[in-house]
Amino acid sequence: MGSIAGDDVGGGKEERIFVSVRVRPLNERELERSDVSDWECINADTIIFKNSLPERSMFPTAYTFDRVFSCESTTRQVYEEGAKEVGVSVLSGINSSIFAYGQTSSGKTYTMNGITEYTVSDIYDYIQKHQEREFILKFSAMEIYNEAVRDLLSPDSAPLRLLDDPEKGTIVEKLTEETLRDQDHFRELLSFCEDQRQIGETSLNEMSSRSHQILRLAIESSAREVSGMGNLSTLAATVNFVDLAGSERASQALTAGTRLKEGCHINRSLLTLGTVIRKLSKGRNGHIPYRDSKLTRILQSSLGGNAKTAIICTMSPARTHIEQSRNTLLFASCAKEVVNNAQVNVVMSDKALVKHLQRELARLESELRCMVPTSTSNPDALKEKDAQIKRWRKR
Ligand SMILES: Nc1ncnc2c1ncn2[C@@H]1O[C@H](COP(=O)(O)OP(=O)(O)OP(=O)(O)O)[C@@H](O)[C@H]1O
Repeated sequence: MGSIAGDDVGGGKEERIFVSVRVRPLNERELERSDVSDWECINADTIIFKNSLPERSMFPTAYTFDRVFSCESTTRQVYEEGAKEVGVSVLSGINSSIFAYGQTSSGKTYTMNGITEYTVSDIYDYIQKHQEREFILKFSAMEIYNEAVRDLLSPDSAPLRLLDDPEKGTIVEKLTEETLRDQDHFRELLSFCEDQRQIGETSLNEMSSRSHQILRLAIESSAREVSGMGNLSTLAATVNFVDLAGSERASQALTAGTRLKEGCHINRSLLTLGTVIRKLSKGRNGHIPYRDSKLTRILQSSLGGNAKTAIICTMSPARTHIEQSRNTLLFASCAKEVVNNAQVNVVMSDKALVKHLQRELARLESELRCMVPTSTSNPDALKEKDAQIKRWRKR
């Protein structure tokens, strides 16, 4: 997984966004109206439009991505082959993001719920097997609803401000960050977030999520035993699980009033995401309008920056959704051209440095003591050794 576009550049590795497409089965509603399934995954990486429609002859019939998943594929398979490598790279100090993109009711939440669970489970498995390292996991969650950022770990729905940090990039002010005790604690927090998330009813999906959701896990790890200068460092990285709101045009999923307002904002964020992806697909030259929406500001580093990124585009196979499916595939085609430059994020932890110096001091003290004769026959030598120890202590 992870098509390499070049070698190390500026300490990082140039790598394309890993793009996969997942087709869900026809749902009850589609079956009831005898909708036709138009798409077929002919192998592991190509999806074709299998029924010829004369009025559609100008559209491509075959699309190739890093991976395509038919309606028979399980979420476990989508995870293993389409997201795992990107997700667990956070353990090696590499920032990563996994997105689900697609029209409403195409399976974004269904897919992301599984992907999040499997990634976190693999992260905890890894931690279990690497007792020689100490891990600190911090969880935060936010949603972007009507272009306002809200903390999903807080019952307070006041919008949060975005700030620009010269080192960290865009940060969300006052976003709650919970230090995780274990995997059960993570599940508890997740269920709290689900309750907080805005849900509305549209004509396409009764439980449609009208907001973009970003779940974020920050992981820091350092060696428990500091045996040399080589392992003084702490690896620090973040993984984002991004469940986007439906990508359909406002007219299709919306009725009026509130829904319409939501739709305009949803489209503004997704429109900017589309523009950013389209511009980046042609190279990093020129102005990239990250600042035009909250979504692209918050996720800037995952779009052409210091991160590994996987995008799973979900779609319905039904003919009634052909327009949306084509739009999704067009988005996916642009996304696969985007190149990121992920780096291992190493920080020198003060704690590790102090620990190392203390050990070094203890070792030198004991070395010096061994050199001192047991009798006090030479008081001058003893004084000199004591002075040496004092000098070391002062360092
Ligand atoms: N691959 C799949 N296999 C079986 N059922 C699926 C699959 N994908 C989605 N579904 C079902 O389809 C319905 C809609 O899926 P989901 O809520 O994930 O869509 P969504 O893209 O997140 O929609 P929205 O943008 O409105 O939030 C759900 O009932 C879900 O269980």
